[in-house]
Formats: sequence, structure tokens, C-alpha cells
Amino acid sequence: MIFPFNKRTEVCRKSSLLVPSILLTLVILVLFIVSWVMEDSPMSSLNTIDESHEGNKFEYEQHHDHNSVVDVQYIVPKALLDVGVYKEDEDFENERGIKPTYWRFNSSLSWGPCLPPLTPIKQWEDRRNYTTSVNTESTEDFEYLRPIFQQHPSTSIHSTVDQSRKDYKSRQQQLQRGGGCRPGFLIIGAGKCGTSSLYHYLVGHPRVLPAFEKQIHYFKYHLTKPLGWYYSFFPTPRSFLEHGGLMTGEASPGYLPYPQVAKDVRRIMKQQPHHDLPKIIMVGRSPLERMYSSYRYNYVYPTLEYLRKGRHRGIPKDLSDEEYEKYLFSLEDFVRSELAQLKLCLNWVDRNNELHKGFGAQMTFDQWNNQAEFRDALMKRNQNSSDAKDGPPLIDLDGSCYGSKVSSTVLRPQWAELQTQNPEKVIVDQNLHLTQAMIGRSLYTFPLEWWYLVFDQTDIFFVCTEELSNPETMRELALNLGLPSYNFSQVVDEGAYNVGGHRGYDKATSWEELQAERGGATLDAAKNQTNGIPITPSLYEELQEFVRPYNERLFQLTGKRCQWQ
Ligand SMILES: Nc1ncnc2c1ncn2[C@@H]1O[C@H](COP(=O)(O)OS(=O)(=O)O)[C@@H](OP(=O)(O)O)[C@H]1O
Repeated sequence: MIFPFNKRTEVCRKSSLLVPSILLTLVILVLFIVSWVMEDSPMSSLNTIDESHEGNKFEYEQHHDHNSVVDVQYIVPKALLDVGVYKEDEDFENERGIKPTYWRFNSSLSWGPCLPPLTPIKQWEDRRNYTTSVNTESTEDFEYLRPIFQQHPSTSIHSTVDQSRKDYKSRQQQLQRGGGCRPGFLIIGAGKCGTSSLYHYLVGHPRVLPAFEKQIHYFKYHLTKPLGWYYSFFPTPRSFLEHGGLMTGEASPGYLPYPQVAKDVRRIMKQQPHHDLPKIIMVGRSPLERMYSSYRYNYVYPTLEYLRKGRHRGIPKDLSDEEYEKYLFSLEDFVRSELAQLKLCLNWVDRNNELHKGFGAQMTFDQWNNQAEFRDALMKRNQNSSDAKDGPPLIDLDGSCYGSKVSSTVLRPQWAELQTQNPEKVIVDQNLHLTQAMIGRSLYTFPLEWWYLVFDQTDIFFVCTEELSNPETMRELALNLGLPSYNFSQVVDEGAYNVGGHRGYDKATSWEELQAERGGATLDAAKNQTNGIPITPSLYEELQEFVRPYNERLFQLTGKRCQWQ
């Protein structure tokens, strides 16, 4: 008896538990589905946060995903949205319908090229560290964003540049704050072609702000440092926007020669919000003039400096330059030996006048064919070069043509004879990569081919040095970068930068001074140097012949022809 009773009560008890547990399961299921749907919704990742800090009230929209595993957080001050920064894309188109890089507003993660201060989420949650990187500007401070939409006030170029320099003088402070502005253009070279002038002319545009230094060389020499280190060379977001800036950039001539740099610029900049890339600008000068400029700048002046200080064993210090001359190799010496080396590397002709492919194409293939960006082109152009439509073989001049130290007295294979026969003459270690390639670095097409494999054709701009001082050249370039039209006459009238010896990248020499220095040549001739290059006429002719096809390929590649052949 007891059993049926007990059994019935057990059944009753069980059935009375069943309903709530089904209900509970249903509720859990519904909650799970809702949270799952919410997780996929972008709105769910926006929290508005009110914070008080040091007497200021802040309102932020905090973007994060639901797993809270995002370790970098963009905090966008609400006030920024209120002043109307996020308008239509078209607001930033110039008269050619071109927008400057990064000015797209489909995301609130970036203020044009500038990234708001970054706050690691861990710090956000850990209030003890909270104050270290949060933006401490008050709401009304964001009024400074307004000039972006208005005609920039007509302050003089210099006061704008000087003021913005002052604003971001403290790079250390900027590093701590996070954020920063990305370069919208990179002048990648070529060295000794007027990169300093091009940079100074471009930042003379009132909507372009200069970097802390003309050449930063981040992608060549400093990749082990964080990107924040690089951005700290550019205006702070505040100073950038306050000055109505649309673009900033830098000029590092050491970028052009290296395929790895082209790859790294793309890879690293693509990871940033917007995935836009900086525009690539290259300036090219008559190859022989560049070569002569490099000979003086990278060999003669540093070697004289070295000798004057008595650094070379057996050569007394403080002699006159004329007395030191016998210790220097001539331009003719260098050109002859490098030309022979380059012919072996690129193409050479045997006694029967038959043309042979040099060692450079195969060496370059072996070195680079494991890189996805370059493999296809290398297969077509270096392995099967009979098909001209794919372009000439890719050659990594710097990496393949020059070899390395032969002995303590012979620094490069190309100088074996020169150095052995002239033991009293000096080549210093310091600029070997430049001294070895006086002609090579004038063959602009070789390195530029690699940049064309990595960047869109429309993102690469080529300017001829000889046209730099024409304000119309600069206006065209600025328009093609998406900037408003601007008359550069006043800027170019300042003169040429980094002329002759080591006067500095930021030092302008007036055109009149240049005219006087260059023996009273006409102003036009002073702008387009016509100095005699000290080599024998026969070698000059041979060089001209040698560089002509490479110049021709450069003009084909860039769609732009310079006055040199
Ligand atoms: N506007 C203009 N027109 C023609 N030539 C010009 C111009 N501006 C600079 N220059 C000449 O360019 C040479 C300096 O180039 P860079 O600034 O690129 O040199 S560097 O690689 O950054 O050291 C340097 O050449 P050299 O004087 O022959 O050495 C400058 O005189």
C-alpha cells in the first residue's frame, strides 16, 4: 500500500518539477538565442560610457567585441561625432573628384589619416591604469575639427608649418598618448634627385603638414620598433586637425632600392583601419647628374672629412683639400669599374657580338621566388624572358649585382683592380651601399618595377627633377593626390633644398645664390643644372648609351617622359 502511494506522490512531485524545469530550459534557450543574435549585431558592440576625469566630463562610444578579448580599443569621443566630422564622402573630393588618402567615413575608427588615442582594453577595465592613455581633451576642444570643412585660413605657409612643428615637438608625450596620424604620401627616392625639395614644396601646401623630420626610414631601418614610434614623427591628431590638415607624409630615399621595403609598406599600412595605403612618389633626375651628385655627397665630402680628422693611418690630418685629392678615386675610376660590373650583372656582349643574359636575373629569381607577391612575375620575366610583353627581367640591383667584401683591402669585387693598383687611395666603409652603386642608383626603373608589383599603378607618381621647380608640376601632383588646387610659386621661389655638400635637408639655397655659385648661369640653367660632369667624353658617351634603354623602360612604366633620354 505504501508503495503505490509513495509512487503516486513521487510521480506527482516529479511532474510538478517538470513544468518549471521545461520553462527554465526554454528561458535559457531564448536568452542564449538573443545573446547569440546580439553578438552578431554591430550595435551590440557600442557602449556609451560617461566618465569624469580631473573635473572634465567625457562621453565615449566604446567599440569592442563580446568576448572582451580585443586588446586594443578605439575610444571615439562622442563630441567628435557631434561637430559633424562624419559627413558625406564627397566633402573631401577635390575639383578632379579625387579624395586624399584615408578620408572616407564609413568607419568611425579614424579621423582622416589620424587614429584617435588607443586604449588597451585591459587598461580600460583596470581603473588604476586608466589615466595613462585616455584622452583628456574636453568636449569643446573638438571644435578645432571645424576648419576641415571650411576654407583653410590664409595664414602664411611658414607660420602654419612652424606652429604645427611646435605642437608636436614632444614626441615622447605623443608616444605615451597613443594615436597618431599616418602618412598620406611617401617620397621613396631617388636619393640625390631633389627629394628634399619635393618634400618641402609639398608641405608648403597649406593643407599638408610636415613630419617631424624629412626622412624617417621606418620601413628600412626601424621595423623592430612599434608603429606608434613611426606615427610619433607626424603631427598629433589634434594639431593635424586643428590646422585643417588633409595630409602629412615623409621622404626617405632609402625606401626605393629595396623590394622588401615595398612589401613591408603595403603589409603594415594595410593592417590599419581603412586599409588605405599611402601614395608613392618618386622623383628622378638625369642619371649622369644624379651619379655626379652622389659621387660628391656620398664619397668626396665624407672621405675628405674623414681624412681631415686624421682617421686614416698614414695620412696626416689638416692638409688642404688639394693635398688630399691624391688619396681620392676619381669619378672616372668608379664609373669604369661599376659599369663593367653592371654589364656582367645585367647583360654582356661577347667577342662575337652576341648578347648574354647577366647573372643578376637568376640570382634575383633565386632570392625572391619564395615570396608570393613576386613569384608570378619572376617566373614569367626571369625564367621565360623571351616573352617581352611581361616586361624585362626583374633585377634586385642592390641585392644581386655588387657582391660583398672580398678582403680587408678590396671592399667590393668591382674595385679589385682599382684598390690593388692604388693602395694609397681611400674608400671609407661608411657609405658603401651608395658608393658601390653610383650608376646603379640612377637606373630608376629596376627598383621601381618592384613597387609596381605591390602597389596599384594609380597610386604611384613619378616626377622629373628638372620640372620640380615649375609651380605647375607641384600643382598637378597635389591635385592628383586629392588636395585642393594651390599655386606653389611662392613655395618654389624659396629655392632648392639640400644643394651641393651637406647643407642639410631643410636648408633652402635661393635661386639667385645658386645662379651666382654656378658661374652666373641663367636662372633657368641654375634650376636645371648643366654643370660639366668630370669624365672623359668617350666614357660619357658609353654611359649615355648604357642608360638609354633603362630610361626608356622607366618612361614606359610610369607613363611620364623626362627631358633626359
Ligand atoms: N628644384 C630642384 N631642381 C633641381 N635640382 C634640385 C632641386 N632641388 C634640389 N635639387 C638638387 O637635388 C640634390 C639633392 O637631392 P636630395 O635632396 O634628394 O638628396 S638626399 O638623397 O636626400 O641627400 C642636390 O643636387 P647637387 O647640388 O647636385 O648635389 C640639389 O641641388
